[in-house]
Amino acid sequence: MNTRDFAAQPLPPWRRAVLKVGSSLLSGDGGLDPRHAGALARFIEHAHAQQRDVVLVSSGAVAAGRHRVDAGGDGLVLRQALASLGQAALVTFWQQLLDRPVAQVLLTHDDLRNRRRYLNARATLRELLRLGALPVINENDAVAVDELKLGDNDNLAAAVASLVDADLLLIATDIGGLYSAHPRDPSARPITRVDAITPELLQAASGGAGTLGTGGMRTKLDAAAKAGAAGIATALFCGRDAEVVRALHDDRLHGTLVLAHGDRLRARKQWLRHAPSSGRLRVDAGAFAALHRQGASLLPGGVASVEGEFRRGDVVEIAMADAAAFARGLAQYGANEIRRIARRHSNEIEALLGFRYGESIVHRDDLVLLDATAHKEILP
Ligand SMILES: Nc1ncnc2c1ncn2[C@@H]1O[C@H](COP(=O)(O)OP(=O)(O)O)[C@@H](O)[C@H]1O
Ligand SMILES: N[C@@H](CCC(=O)OP(=O)(O)O)C(=O)O
Repeated sequence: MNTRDFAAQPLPPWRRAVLKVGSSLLSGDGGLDPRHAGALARFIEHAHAQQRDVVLVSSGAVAAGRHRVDAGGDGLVLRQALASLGQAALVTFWQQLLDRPVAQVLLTHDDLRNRRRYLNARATLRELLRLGALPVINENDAVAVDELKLGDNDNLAAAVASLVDADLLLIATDIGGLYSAHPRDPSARPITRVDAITPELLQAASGGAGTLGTGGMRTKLDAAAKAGAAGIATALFCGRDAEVVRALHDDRLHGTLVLAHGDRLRARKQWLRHAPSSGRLRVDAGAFAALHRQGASLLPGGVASVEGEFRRGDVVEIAMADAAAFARGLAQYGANEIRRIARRHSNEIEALLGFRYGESIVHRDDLVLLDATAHKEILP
């Protein structure tokens, strides 16, 4: 099989991507090997130079750990110990290839399922990007077993892509892309574009991983399906071929493009529109106008009162006094916290609460307007 089996096609337009790099690309005979990672690091730097954000999901901790101790076998606890032994080396490895500061973030499935931790992880990642750092994410293998575990970094990368509002998921692996059958089967043909992930495709991808990888193509397709449902396209390509990686600088993909279902923002806003709400924020006319006219975030100063009991991360309705809701969004603070900071300036939050998650009560990325026209008459 040859990576040039996959004819070039344009990548969809993107501003923020999650790049997932599999173990197979990073490990060599003597531990972590920069042979392929160097080209990927240059791609990341090129993206930064174009004002694009990249979040890296890197496997390789277990492979790196294996070279530090003399341990055979593959039990779960051993893998957890090896991941712990290798994780620091993995982050150092990326730091040596990149100019900008790298930041380690270890996540489990449980962190992403728990509303508050999900929001905290999202805020940290946003802040790291704002600071110009490169987040390097891996599963927190030392604590993640069974139901806590995402299981493979392909799925972790898809979850992170939603978490950071990426518009593209890039999966670098050791093969040119998706084939119509396991690549050892001589009838296997390259598939350059996937519009829908069918049972036949999943079957074709179920033939198992390479020697170092965890999930094979199957978990990459599962991840692409998850990303696609959140409106994020996935590109699978061979990270061993420097020319293939170089082509990405010009937004050309030699590999498999899995299309998204609909638009990322629309998918998210659609969810916000229909998710059950736990309370209501009554806002003043100034906040109403800011949300409508400028697409602003809702700040504490514009909140007049709070109805119901809800926690940070819950969906709330936003309404003017005595009127129906005109917007919905994710609350950055719990109901009781908002009661204490309502009508106050954002820079007083810390003094009033003793902590601060950010200046907004509802961030504009987490906000959907319901029907702008119905409220024209109450604009100030
Ligand atoms: N239909 C298929 N098309 C391409 N690769 C496949 C397919 N089915 C199974 N594979 C296997 O999946 C491997 C890539 O997955 P994996 O080894 O888990 O890599 P990584 O470490 O990058 O996650 C390929 O090397 C190949 O052996
Ligand atoms: N967390 C593990 C990686 C697990 C994993 O999914 O590996 P891979 O299939 O190579 O992406 C590690 O760092 O070794």
